[in-house]
Amino acid sequence: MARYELVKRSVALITLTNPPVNALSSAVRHAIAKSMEHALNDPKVSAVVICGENGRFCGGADIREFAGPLRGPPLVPLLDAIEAGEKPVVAAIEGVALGGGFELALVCHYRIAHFKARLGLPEVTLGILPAAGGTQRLPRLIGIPAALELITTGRHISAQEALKLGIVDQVTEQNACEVAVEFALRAVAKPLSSRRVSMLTTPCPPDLDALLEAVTMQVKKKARGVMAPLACIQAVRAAATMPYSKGIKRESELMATLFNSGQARALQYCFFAQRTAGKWTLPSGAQWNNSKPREIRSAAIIGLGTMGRGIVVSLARVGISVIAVESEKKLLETGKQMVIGMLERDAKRRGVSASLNLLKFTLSLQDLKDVDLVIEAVFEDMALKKRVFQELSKVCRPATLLCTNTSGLDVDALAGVTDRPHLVVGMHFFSPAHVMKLLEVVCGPRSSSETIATAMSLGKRMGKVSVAVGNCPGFVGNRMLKPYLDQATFLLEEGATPEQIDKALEDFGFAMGVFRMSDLAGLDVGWRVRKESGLTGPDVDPKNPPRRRQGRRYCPIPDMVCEQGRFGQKTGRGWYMYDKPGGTNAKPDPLIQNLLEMYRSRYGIQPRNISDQEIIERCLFALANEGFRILEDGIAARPEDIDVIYLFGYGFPRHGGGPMFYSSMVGLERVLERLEHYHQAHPDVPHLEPSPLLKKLVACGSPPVQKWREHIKTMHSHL
Ligand SMILES: CCCCCCCCCCCCC[C@H](O)CC(=O)SCCNC(=O)CCNC(=O)[C@H](O)C(C)(C)COP(=O)(O)OP(=O)(O)OC[C@H]1O[C@@H](n2cnc3c(N)ncnc32)[C@H](O)[C@@H]1OP(=O)(O)O
Repeated sequence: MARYELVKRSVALITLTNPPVNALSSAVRHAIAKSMEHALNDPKVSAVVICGENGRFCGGADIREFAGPLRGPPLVPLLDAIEAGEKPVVAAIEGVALGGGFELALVCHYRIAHFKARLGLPEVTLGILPAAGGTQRLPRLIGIPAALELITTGRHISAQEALKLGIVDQVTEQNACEVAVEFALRAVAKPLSSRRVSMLTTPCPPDLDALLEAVTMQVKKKARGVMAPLACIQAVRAAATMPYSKGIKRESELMATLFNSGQARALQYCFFAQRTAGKWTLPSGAQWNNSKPREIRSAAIIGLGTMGRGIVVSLARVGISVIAVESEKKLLETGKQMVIGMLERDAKRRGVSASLNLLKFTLSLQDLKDVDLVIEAVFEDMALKKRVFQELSKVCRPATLLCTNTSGLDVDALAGVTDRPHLVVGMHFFSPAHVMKLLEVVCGPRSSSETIATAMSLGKRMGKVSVAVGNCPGFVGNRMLKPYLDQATFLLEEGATPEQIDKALEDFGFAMGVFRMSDLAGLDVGWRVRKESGLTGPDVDPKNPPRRRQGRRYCPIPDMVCEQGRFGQKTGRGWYMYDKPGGTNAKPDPLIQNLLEMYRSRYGIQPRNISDQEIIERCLFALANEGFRILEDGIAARPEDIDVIYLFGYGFPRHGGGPMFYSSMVGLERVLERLEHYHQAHPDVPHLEPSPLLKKLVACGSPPVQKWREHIKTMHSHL
């Protein structure tokens, strides 16, 4: 777990050896303690260098250990002892120095960083704080404002920025370990007291209270209801106002309030869920580590609407040649100008040159004959998409992969019109596609494992969090959205307002409430889907009871809103009113209030006071209930996949973990009981009827999320 060597006759080289990131597990801490003791006691040793194997200094504490009882030498006394030692210790930082890894570097008397290294204290993103002295040493080293920013955001910085801030002493393009050894030899005769960061006085700005107050406001606004950044601010205040010995106690008290919190558990779950999601697996046995993706050098995008443009940008900025196709000259020209503008802005922001030479714009599908992969992003209309796929089948070389960006249509029906159903897969991007991190890779029953592996790997290359899902209407994300949206509109009928429902969801932590989100996405999209599925429009049988369709409760209010030409932000009116078409400042609209009142009086509905608790329970438990059905149906392989989709695609708060983790945190028994309660009150809403899997899990004693898979194994999979 740590290798000890004597180099250059007098330098003890301690190499952390815990792949893949040299996390500070109990065994590593133990090995460091032993090695340091040896080095400090060996008269041959005049200096020490600490580095990490495989070009990675250290990724911090072993997060997996947080779930169990704490064992092994505690980090704080171990680090304090390194700093207090009488021989100079130099950190040789290659790769990463994060969290506890950065804190380890801070107790070394000198820090040498490789020019590609990244440093940071990302604990806040895991719902905790840097509790191995990080909140006390960093402010002493670089001052309160810079330390506050790094600790409350968890941002990683480059070696160059670390040098500017005074965190590292030297940045090198050579082997950092070798440079550190030479550095250590030169440091032998120098006094160490000024190099012990905990002994420094924190440079304190005169307006400390105002600064802390401003950062607190900022954090509260940005991360509503999230505890860790606020605790970080308090810990940094201690660094400014207390000696190290007291500050470190305060840091530890604050850590204790966070360590076992639901938020910390949720955020740490998210860290691992995100990594689990990439490890797709099919019932056939094909999976991420035994299926080789194809290399994609060239791609084509069909359709230069909002989605198509975002996809072109996502591909071009990772070096893939893209041919963009439109059906009309005017649309092509508009799309081209937009794409170029987007790429130029993106390149400027990243300080690179825009890869415009990779782009080609055309009106002819014939130009696609040699590309490796096509992504169709035309209008959401099955007949149109089928025509495109038939055409692609004729035009593209037999090995070209054909992908669809449909947000819910049958991928297998599209595969069926091609000459290569095994090379067809869904790549469901989220709007705006060059910004949103989520990609649902929709596996049809005939998609080959190589096709899926290629789509997943292309997603990763574009910087997306890719999740493999099965083929059913709406896939995972949009299928779950239906019961969630239904509950929101039923609550409107019963007496709530859009702003009340949105506030409850935003207070819960959603980036946007359901009505604000719908206004942003465009209300006409759902209206068209409802018309196509016979739920609304002139073809609906007038004998139908108005609030019942297809044998279940139906709320026609969204249709009434659309009938008034209110399609959301783009028309300046939707569930809210906006200053202008395209405006983003949502204000409650008295016309919607009137519409709701008239509607309720027309149907004799007595509005009632609805609590935030009811809003959250009905919306979120209906959402999760559909998630359980999705697991039963084998549309998602694991609850983690569903959660990742909701975290990255639908603004579910990370500190809630995602709908499935949230249910387990609330308690499956409680979720079951509340769903039963609401279903009894609304028997005509099948989405509120608890799913068999939920009942089964409760009957099995509500196992943790990571174990649910064991209870789903025998069920049929669509993946
Ligand atoms: C009342 C009770 C009171 C209790 C008080 C308790 C006090 C406890 C004392 C605590 C002392 C605090 C110490 C410290 O302040 C806390 C920390 O250090 S928390 C950890 C901070 N570090 C991070 O957040 C870094 C996380 N990792 C990353 O960001 C990335 O992994 C990376 C390092 C940038 C590398 O990225 P990639 O190359 O892309 O690789 P992956 O991300 O895919 O990771 C590969 C593999 O490694 C696993 N892994 C990564 N980091 C860790 C880690 N820190 N611990 C455990 N495992 C880690 C990752 O999951 C992958 O594994 P796989 O999924 O492939 O199995």
